[in-house]
Amino acid sequence: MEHETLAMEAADVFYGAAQALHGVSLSVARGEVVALAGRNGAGKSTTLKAMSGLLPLSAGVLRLDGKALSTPTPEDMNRGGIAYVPEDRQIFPTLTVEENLAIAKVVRRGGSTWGVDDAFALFPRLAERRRALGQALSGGEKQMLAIGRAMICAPRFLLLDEPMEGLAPNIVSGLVESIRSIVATGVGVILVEQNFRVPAELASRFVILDSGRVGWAGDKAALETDTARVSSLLSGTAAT
Ligand SMILES: Nc1ncnc2c1ncn2[C@@H]1O[C@H](COP(=O)(O)OP(=O)(O)OP(=O)(O)O)[C@@H](O)[C@H]1O
Repeated sequence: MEHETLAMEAADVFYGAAQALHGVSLSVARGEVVALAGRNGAGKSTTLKAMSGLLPLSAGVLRLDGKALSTPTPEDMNRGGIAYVPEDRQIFPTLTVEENLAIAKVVRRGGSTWGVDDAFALFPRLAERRRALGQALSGGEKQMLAIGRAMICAPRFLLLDEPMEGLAPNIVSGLVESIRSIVATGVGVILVEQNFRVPAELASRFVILDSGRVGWAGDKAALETDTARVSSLLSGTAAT
């Protein structure tokens, strides 16, 4: 699975005339967790949206398993095994937990055997809440539902935008364990958070965006030795 990768190379991304990403490169292999951090507005969400086909690249290229994709759509990326869990989680408020999960079966990749019960096995709390409406869920339950729903699409790569944001510490540790078990099945994860506090438990590679550019990148050993540079790039984020 090592040759199975999702990569963005030297990407420029614009919103109208405003350039949000300047030559950003980022890649993830199956079974690997890459943490992406940076201050508010650094370009983290833009990077995930570009990697899931939701925003076009003005320059640079997306590659799946080494192969360049020209103007990929979100549907192409879904078919290629990329699942994106946005920061707002996009839970349908007036559908039940079970219905929110069942909807994902519509866009499930061919050959996937993942179903609603697998999402319940990954997150037993969701099984207890199966008849609750989306709008009645706690923040942690919504995040479990968003990840469980993404897993039904049988992703090879899971892009998570600030999944731990606003969650209580005991919920965060439960999510860390769930993400660990997802990764153990061979899924590659890009984990966006404002800092590396929680991602350090999961990731083996770390990237910091600074005003739309890669400001720093390194492995765990580099993260531990390059503390001054890392904390200056992350200063101003919550609880660095
Ligand atoms: N829809 C949009 N239209 C115009 N500019 C945008 C839009 N979305 C983001 N931007 C701008 O692009 C830049 C990168 O934003 P992005 O949301 O990717 O940052 P981020 O690192 O995810 O921040 P946060 O931690 O606040 O989620 C910012 O300058 C932001 O103002």
